[in-house]
Amino acid sequence: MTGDILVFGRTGQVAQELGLLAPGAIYLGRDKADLKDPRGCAEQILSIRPRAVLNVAAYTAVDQAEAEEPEARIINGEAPAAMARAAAELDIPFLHVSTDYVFDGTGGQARSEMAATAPLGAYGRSKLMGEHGVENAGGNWAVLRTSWVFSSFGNNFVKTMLRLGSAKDELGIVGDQIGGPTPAKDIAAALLVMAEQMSVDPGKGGIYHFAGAPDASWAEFAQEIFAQAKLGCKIREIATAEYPTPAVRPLNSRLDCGAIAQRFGIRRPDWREGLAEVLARLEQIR
Ligand SMILES: NC(=O)C1=CN([C@@H]2O[C@H](COP(=O)(O)OP(=O)(O)OC[C@H]3O[C@@H](n4cnc5c(N)ncnc54)[C@H](OP(=O)(O)O)[C@@H]3O)[C@@H](O)[C@H]2O)C=CC1
Ligand SMILES: Cc1cn([C@H]2C[C@H](O)[C@@H](COP(=O)(O)OP(=O)(O)O[C@H]3O[C@@H](C)C(=O)[C@@H](O)[C@H]3O)O2)c(=O)[nH]c1=O
Ligand SMILES: [Mg+2]
Repeated sequence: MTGDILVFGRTGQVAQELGLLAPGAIYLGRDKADLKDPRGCAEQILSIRPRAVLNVAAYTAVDQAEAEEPEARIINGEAPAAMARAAAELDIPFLHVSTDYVFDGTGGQARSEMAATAPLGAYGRSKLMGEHGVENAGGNWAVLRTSWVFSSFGNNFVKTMLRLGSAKDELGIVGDQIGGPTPAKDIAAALLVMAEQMSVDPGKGGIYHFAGAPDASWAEFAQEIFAQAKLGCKIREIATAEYPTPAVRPLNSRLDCGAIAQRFGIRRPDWREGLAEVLARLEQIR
């Protein structure tokens, strides 16, 4: 795609991966576009008049959201809705990122984009509000639902495991929550491909699922992190009930990623390869 892409987010995991893949895009951090001010975000779009808008900024502190739901709803709900309306006004593609936490995680099958949503916590509710706001804005929009994002940037499960795994001999990790760990780099790449195709064919938008493969439990994810990082820390597989947290998390986060493969030719990446890349990068900067 020629011309400027406008990205909301500069410091997050996906934003920083976008920065590496699309260094020519315009990145607005909190200083230039605070999502607590949805109208200000919309005004940025209307004054910059980019070719496409990607929103990868969000309130992502799952447990903290339980105590700050009103703030999470403005950032994850109202801001993307206002951005989507501005993009619709300019008739440009608007791409937004959402989460497996919009589902309640019952059952054992992978969910399609049409499956009923029923978030278990404040973060998931705020992200679902954002999905509805984007959809209701009309125009040329897409929502990419992903899960369990990791990278060498920011905070994520991989970095938590590296920190705890080198300090402890044993860790209890939940084995009954299953999902697709997803490298932030692959999300960034998917968004760029989608934006390009959507600007040529505006009929391609909608909600799409995208996660790394194979599906795994957090305990299996941790096992692979320790194996690749050569950490001797032992993993004790525990049940969700043994690891109480303020926010309830879905047990079954499996996402059926067939539609994005069919429509955009974007396939589930093997997260174990993405993990190797992330560990190599972290090794370099250490
Ligand atoms: N992380 C995950 O596991 C998953 C994430 N997602 C979704 O993917 C998207 C990208 O997530 P990820 O890259 O991991 O996010 P991060 O948690 O790494 O980063 C969040 C980003 O949002 C910014 N932000 C937060 N509040 C505001 C605000 N009020 N105004 C402006 N910017 C703000 C942060 O800025 P600052 O540095 O200034 O705080 C930061 O750049 C989000 O929509 C998220 O909901 C979906 C599934 C899983
Ligand atoms: C640190 C730790 C976590 N856990 C569990 C808690 C939880 O169920 C799981 C993952 O913990 P985290 O806090 O990293 O996960 P969490 O922040 O809930 O991750 C989620 O973030 C949001 C933004 C999303 O959109 C989701 O897709 C998902 O990635 O691991 C253990 O069992 N043992 C431990 O020592
Ligand atoms: Mg977290």
